Amino acid sequence: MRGRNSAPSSPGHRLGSGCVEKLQLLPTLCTIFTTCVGMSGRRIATAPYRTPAVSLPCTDCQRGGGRKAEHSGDITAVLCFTAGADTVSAGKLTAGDVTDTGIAALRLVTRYLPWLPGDFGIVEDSFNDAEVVPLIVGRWRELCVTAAPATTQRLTNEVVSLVVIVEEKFTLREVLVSFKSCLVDNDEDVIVEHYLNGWKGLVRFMNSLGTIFSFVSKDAVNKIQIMENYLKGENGERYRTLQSMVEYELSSDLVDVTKRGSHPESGCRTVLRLHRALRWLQLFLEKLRTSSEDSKTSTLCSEAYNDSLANYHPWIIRKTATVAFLALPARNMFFEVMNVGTAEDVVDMLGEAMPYVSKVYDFTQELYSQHNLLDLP
Ligand SMILES: CCCCCCCCCCCCC/C=C/[C@@H](O)[C@H](COP(=O)(O)O)NC(=O)CCCCCCCCCCCCCCC
Repeated sequence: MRGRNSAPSSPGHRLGSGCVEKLQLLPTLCTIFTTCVGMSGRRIATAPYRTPAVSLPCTDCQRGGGRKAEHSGDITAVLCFTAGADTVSAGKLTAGDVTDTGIAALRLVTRYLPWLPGDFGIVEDSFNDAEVVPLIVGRWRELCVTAAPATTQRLTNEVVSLVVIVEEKFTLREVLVSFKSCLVDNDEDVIVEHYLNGWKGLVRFMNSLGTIFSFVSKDAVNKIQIMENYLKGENGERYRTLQSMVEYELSSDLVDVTKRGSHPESGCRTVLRLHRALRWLQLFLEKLRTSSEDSKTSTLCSEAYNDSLANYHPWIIRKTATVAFLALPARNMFFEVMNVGTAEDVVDMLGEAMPYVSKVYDFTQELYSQHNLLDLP
């Protein structure tokens, strides 16, 4: 992380669900425009109100600034730089520019939105032809700042509009259903980017259960990162789907097949680890779905683990995992954290989402089996 902000997280500032905040900042003129559009009707920023400048609709939600607003966690902030005389074209942008943008964004956020809960900092800068994405992410309640398309932005001293969208509280439904978007070509292939998004959501959910699972989330995040680096790399197109990744890595001799050697972090072996964990998830969710009110989540989790992932883990990891499971909240509390609704709603949601998770699992299993990749070291 580049910048950090330890904004105090006061419960009094917890944000209502579905609340939409728009904050317009004109730094050069020292004018601040704020508009709060909240379902809760609660004003959460204190800057003077003025009609907001036009911001580009997000292609995903139509609710705010940049093209690639990521709606993870509770909060999405979209930083838009409106067009100015010195509009910088995407071609001229450098990583440094992007970083500066991100830092500027962070400063604005820290200054004007001190109520944002959590620690956050700039963790990722990237851009392609169309957009700059300085991403500011916090823990659990995430803050993503996405710039408007580069062709319409100036990076310094211009009108900056910051649109903060307070998302509905994180819900596991979206995460699980996101596995649906992985599947393409009549369920005959899986898009890696969407697959990773599903995992990111799961990790976020796990993090909300407490730091006891941080050893698990660190490993998962590390593997997600490895795959994201491939996607961003010069052969990124080869990693677009699982099928194309397998074909590419095998044909280019990029996979250590019998023991770890020159390619210890191939895409194939990295996805295999996540794939095995997906089996655990599948079993666990199915147990949760069919469990009775008095079932213990720790037992369900442990059983699912023993029937899947544990077979690939050494003794010390198995023991650590088993102890960590004991810290899982009781079933009703666990359902609450999922934020899906009543217990019946959770069961319905699982019934709806599970087939997608299963399809992704089955496809990957078949693909790996065809290429003898199920035992990659
Ligand atoms: C809800 C509780 C979450 C409990 C998580 C259960 C899974 C327990 C897995 C324990 C993994 C321990 C960490 C270390 C793993 C690595 O040694 C091992 C091998 O990697 P290597 O070959 O590179 O060395 N890595 C792995 O097997 C990959 C593990 C990835 C685990 C991802 C788990 C994400 C869990 C998401 C939870 C979401 C729960 C949603 C339920 C409603």
